[in-house]
Amino acid sequence: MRLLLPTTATLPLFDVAASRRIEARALTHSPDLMARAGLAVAKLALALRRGDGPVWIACGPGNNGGDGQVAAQRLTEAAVPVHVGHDAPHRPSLVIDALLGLGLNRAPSTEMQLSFAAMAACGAPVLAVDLPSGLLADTGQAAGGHAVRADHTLALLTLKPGLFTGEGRAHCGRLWFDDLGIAPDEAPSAELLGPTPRPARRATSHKGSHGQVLVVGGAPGMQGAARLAARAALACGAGRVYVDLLDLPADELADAGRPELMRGTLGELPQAVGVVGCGAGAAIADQLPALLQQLPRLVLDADALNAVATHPRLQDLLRARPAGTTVLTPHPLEAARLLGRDTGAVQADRLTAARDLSAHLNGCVVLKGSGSVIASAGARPAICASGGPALATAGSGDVLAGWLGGLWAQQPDADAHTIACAGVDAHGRAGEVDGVLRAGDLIERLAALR
Ligand SMILES: NC(=O)C1=CN([C@@H]2O[C@H](COP(=O)(O)OP(=O)(O)OC[C@H]3O[C@@H](n4cnc5c(N)ncnc54)[C@H](OP(=O)(O)O)[C@@H]3O)[C@@H](O)[C@H]2O)[C@@H](O)CC1
Ligand SMILES: Nc1ncnc2c1ncn2[C@@H]1O[C@H](COP(=O)(O)OP(=O)(O)O)[C@@H](O)[C@H]1O
Repeated sequence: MRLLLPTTATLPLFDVAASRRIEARALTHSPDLMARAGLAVAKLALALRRGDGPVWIACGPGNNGGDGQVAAQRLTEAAVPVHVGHDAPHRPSLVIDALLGLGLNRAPSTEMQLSFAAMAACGAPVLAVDLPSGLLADTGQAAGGHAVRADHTLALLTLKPGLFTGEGRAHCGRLWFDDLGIAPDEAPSAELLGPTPRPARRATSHKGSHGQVLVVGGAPGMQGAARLAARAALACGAGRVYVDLLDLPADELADAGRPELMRGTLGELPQAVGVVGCGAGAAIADQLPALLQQLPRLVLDADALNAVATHPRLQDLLRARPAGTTVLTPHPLEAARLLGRDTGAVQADRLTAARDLSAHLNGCVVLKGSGSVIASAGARPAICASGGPALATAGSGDVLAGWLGGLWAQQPDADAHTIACAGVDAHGRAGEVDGVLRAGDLIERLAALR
């Protein structure tokens, strides 16, 4: 058993169907899985318990409840007072939520909801077995809007995607994992991103070795967005970063606060990585056809995505680009516009939405938000568990787009999916602070990452 996050390696994720297959095969040679699961729960409970009061174990009707029952036996053997039932005892030292796990198949019953409320009200820390009850393992949504908010979750046998995306992070608390001694014997459904080292810089390299980025965006009044993206590309290590700000007078600096940044245009920079759309407004629609047809590598964000959503010709041009040459970075509302769905439908199943959008537009899609999902045709989808609410502030998405452009400039042979996975994880790690992180400070933290 181990504490999972922050993860130092990329880890396999298995959806409900895959977890069930792995479990069924494992049971043929290891019939004591539930004994192992219950023991792991009891061990963690001993470590997490606060005070001498009873451990309240709420057990459901299936095997999740079975894990809870085994944990109750083990704790009793260790002379720990235990209360098994759906109602809270007096002053519990810990709650073990073993009501519903993988078998959740409908909104929690009223009786279950009452137990959820009692857990929240009893004042003791809550340890969820495998999944917080009510959380859907494949999507990270609370079924019917009701799920336990745990302080700790001990995932068993496999890690499920819903622990890391959608509402998952908000419901799981600190994540622990015990594989019960079973090595998964099939390909993962998705992966949890681990860190990727920054591109190496040879001792003999010069600025021409590290590529060019062209940031196109920044309509009047929104130029800060494009400048943040450009600053991020520069901080990432791109050799030269140019800015094409919409409607900026010819004699004005690209960015008075960052004299390293230069003015440039598509005509002058046909090999640059394009970072297009940050603060661009509707005017970007006129520039997009040339950008989509000419730039070999493109990151499309914000208003570029909104333009694509409203202009079918831009969608055709996007689809005509070679595979692996475009990254799209929509937040859920932008993804909803591109898919013709509402935001709720996108959030209800973020993995599916990202995959659908990737197939629809022939690009690598980064569906942003808690547990960003990265999806590309032919690649296993990835989920980013790093990052947090400090990133929920204007400009952090612009920084991501610029950082992706900067990474790609330095690694011209990498495909869109590889760049997106590396950049999204780094962005999240840099964003793990208490409170709020201003976008400018996020750039400095990214630059300081190894
Ligand atoms: N087998 C093993 O060795 C191992 C098992 N493991 C453990 O088993 C767990 C999976 O067990 P599981 O498949 O029995 O499903 P589980 O989550 O207990 O729920 C099913 C029950 O809940 C009910 N129910 C469903 N939704 C409901 C609702 N909304 N409100 C109310 N009731 C609802 C459903 O009722 P039904 O649909 O049948 O009417 C059924 O009775 C897994 O998460 C892990 O903890 C692992 O430790 C590995 C080793
Ligand atoms: N609660 C959160 N947890 C993890 N990442 C978050 C959270 N809130 C925002 N982010 C990240 O911050 C960035 C916000 O991007 P976006 O919504 O486009 O902002 P903006 O357009 O203002 O720059 C995305 O990368 C998103 O994944």
